[in-house]
Amino acid sequence: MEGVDHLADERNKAEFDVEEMKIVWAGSRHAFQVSNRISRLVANDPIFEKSKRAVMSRKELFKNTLKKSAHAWKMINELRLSDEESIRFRSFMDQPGFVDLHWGMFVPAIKGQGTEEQQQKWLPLANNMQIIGCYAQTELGHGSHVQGLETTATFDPQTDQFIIHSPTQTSSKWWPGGLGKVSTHAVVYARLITNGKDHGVHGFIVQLRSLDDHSPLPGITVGDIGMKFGNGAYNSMDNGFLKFDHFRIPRDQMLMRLSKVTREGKYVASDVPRQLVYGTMVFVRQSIVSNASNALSRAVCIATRYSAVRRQFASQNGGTETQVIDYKTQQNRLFPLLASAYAFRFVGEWLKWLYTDVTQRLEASDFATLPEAHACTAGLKSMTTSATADGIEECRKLCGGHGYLWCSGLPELFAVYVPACTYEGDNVVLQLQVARFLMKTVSQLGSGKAPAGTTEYMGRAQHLLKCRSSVKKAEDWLNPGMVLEAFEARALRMAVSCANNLSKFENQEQGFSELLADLVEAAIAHCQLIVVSKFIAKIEGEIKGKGVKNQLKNLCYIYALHLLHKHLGDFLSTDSVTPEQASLASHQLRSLYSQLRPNAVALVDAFNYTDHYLGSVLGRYDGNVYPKLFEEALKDPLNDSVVPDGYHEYIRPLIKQHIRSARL
Ligand SMILES: CCCCCCCC/C=C\CCC/C=C/C(=O)SCCNC(=O)CCNC(=O)[C@H](O)C(C)(C)COP(=O)(O)OP(=O)(O)OC[C@H]1O[C@@H](n2cnc3c(N)ncnc32)[C@H](O)[C@@H]1OP(=O)(O)O
Ligand SMILES: Cc1cc2nc3c(=O)[nH]c(=O)nc-3n(C[C@H](O)[C@H](O)[C@H](O)COP(=O)(O)OP(=O)(O)OC[C@H]3O[C@@H](n4cnc5c(N)ncnc54)[C@H](O)[C@@H]3O)c2cc1C
Repeated sequence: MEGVDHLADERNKAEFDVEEMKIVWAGSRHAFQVSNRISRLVANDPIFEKSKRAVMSRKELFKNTLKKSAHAWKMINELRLSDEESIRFRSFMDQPGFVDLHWGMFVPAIKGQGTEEQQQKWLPLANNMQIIGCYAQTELGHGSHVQGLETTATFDPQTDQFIIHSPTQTSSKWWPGGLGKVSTHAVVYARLITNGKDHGVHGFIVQLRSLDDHSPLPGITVGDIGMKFGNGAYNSMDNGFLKFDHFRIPRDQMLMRLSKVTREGKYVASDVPRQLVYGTMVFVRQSIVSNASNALSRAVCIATRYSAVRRQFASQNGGTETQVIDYKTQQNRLFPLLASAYAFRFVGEWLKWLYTDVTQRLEASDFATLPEAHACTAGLKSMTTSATADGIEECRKLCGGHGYLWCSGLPELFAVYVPACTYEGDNVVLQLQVARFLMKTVSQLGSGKAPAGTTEYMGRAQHLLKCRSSVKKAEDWLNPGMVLEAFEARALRMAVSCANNLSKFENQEQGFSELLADLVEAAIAHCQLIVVSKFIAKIEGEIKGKGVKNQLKNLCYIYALHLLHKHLGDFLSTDSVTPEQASLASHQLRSLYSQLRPNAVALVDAFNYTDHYLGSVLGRYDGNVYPKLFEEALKDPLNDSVVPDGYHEYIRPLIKQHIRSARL
């Protein structure tokens, strides 16, 4: 029934102030107000309609993305939206496109790696979209191994230019978003060669296309790399290929904040770590963690509302059928995902703080916290995107058959989201960076250098290596100190075990290769500890609103205890908990599920998503699922006619043949 709230009973059960929880979720009252206003602005504009994406051809979809991006830019200017509002606007538009890379990587690369003069020249052009840029790093032959890139930038002192060249097929740039059909410029990563010497990979601003007619400049071959996973989905993005044939750019288009090439061709390295050339990736990895909570919360919102609407099997007394959300199996799969969405939100907030802090330190030439910032951004990007991709797929299954329908919103969400496990660094490759950092930290224990930040717990190795958990009853698992100690002991013991095994190898690099799988597991344990500890820090802080803190506590312990359950092998094999304590944790988890159950729908309402942004018939705010499923089905182009195209060519002859042979 139109206008009826089918989820009203669920909403009435809530034991907390949903409006206050919306503010906690958004991060502040101001952030909530911005999100709330901008999401409705986008939702009410027919240009941003998105339900037909799956049935569009690639060309239609791409043109539709251009149209939406142009309209968004017009609105952003007409309404004089701030940077914060513009970012929200693009995010609620919810259609991947070249603008993501322009604002998300091209502009940050110039800001992070360009000199003052370079910023003054290029940023106004980029900020006004008089030029459109992308981030061209990955090549056909190398993505993860950045130092293996083959594109060259050779300085020619006679003309004061760099010659950008793709010497092999594998050196072609391959994957950059926005490159295929739109970008006029790119930040291109290439090996810098001066006086015959290779100085490694550096960034260069390169114009690719004419600003008059958009044709590629002479010496440049560029195009789209073709269809990607899923119909619609990420195919709105023009990921591209790019080949250079001795293409010349002026010397001042090398991004020279970190190192310079003089007019004479002398390479001058500054005293900052060369890894800062990877700074844009660190920035984006940090954003991807916040983004994980958006994607997971969307899926969880859909699965939770639908699980409250959906009924299967009569209860024993033959009354109304059971809401599937009341099955303990459904809760055991769904509620940890709901808790994870909140957990990733809070760790994302903290990571943003860490990133801002390290950026300020770098500006003051303090590089001490750079390795930790790299390890945290890499590890948390990896951990949260893997969990989110798996979580979206689990939400699809939680919605049964209807979850597989495009209009559930889940297939498209999954198809768009899953490459996050690969882009900005393959998730395994990134965890290995964390593992290196951990091995280094363990090797320095006892050297007098106390570990700080997220490895501070390793400084308490003497205690953590031999302590026994003091959990005696199920409620002890609601004690933050006991939960943290179990996670710290597990993470430290796994790292130390890897370090001990490594020390048995004469050649450390060979040992590292042999132990890769164990090292990744140790890195994941460390990252999970970070997320748990940041969630605990959140619930220990000031939180306003009736019942809000209580809900967050439940979510925090569900998050921690479900991880304990999922990785029980780690906890038991490191003696961080006993089998009896693990069983008490499961008992506590069941009790927490029961406490969460009446609040489940309100907890997803707190995400404050519009039906437009959710894009799901199953996750509609009003829960009016069944009539709307019919409406959507009838909109399918196959239902434009009762008898399908092709009937006369392919169906009728078969049937006629059958009738003829039956008569014989
Ligand atoms: C407004 C924002 C919007 C954002 C919205 C988010 C959604 C975005 C949606 C879509 C966007 C998709 C766009 C995708 C773009 C891309 O994919 S761009 C390409 C990304 N490519 C990668 O991530 C490549 C991965 N590889 C690497 O990062 C590295 O090369 C490496 C694997 C880390 C290499 O390691 P290796 O040790 O071999 O390399 P070296 O160069 O020799 O480094 C040695 C030491 O340096 C340390 N290190 C490495 N990286 C960093 C870093 N980034 N910062 C600091 N330090 C670093 C490394 O640990 C070594 O340290 P050690 O000597 O002490 O051991
Ligand atoms: C949708 C999408 C958008 C992208 N956008 C951009 C962009 O805008 N700009 C850009 O420059 N790039 C972009 N990329 C490229 C992306 O950054 C790379 O694909 C990514 O970094 C992974 O590198 P790769 O493809 O070389 O994977 P590979 O490194 O070839 O990985 C293949 C397999 O090998 C494993 N592996 C690799 N090295 C190791 C190791 N040392 N130890 C153990 N296992 C290893 C990996 O775990 C993986 O299982 C994009 C990619 C995608 C999918």
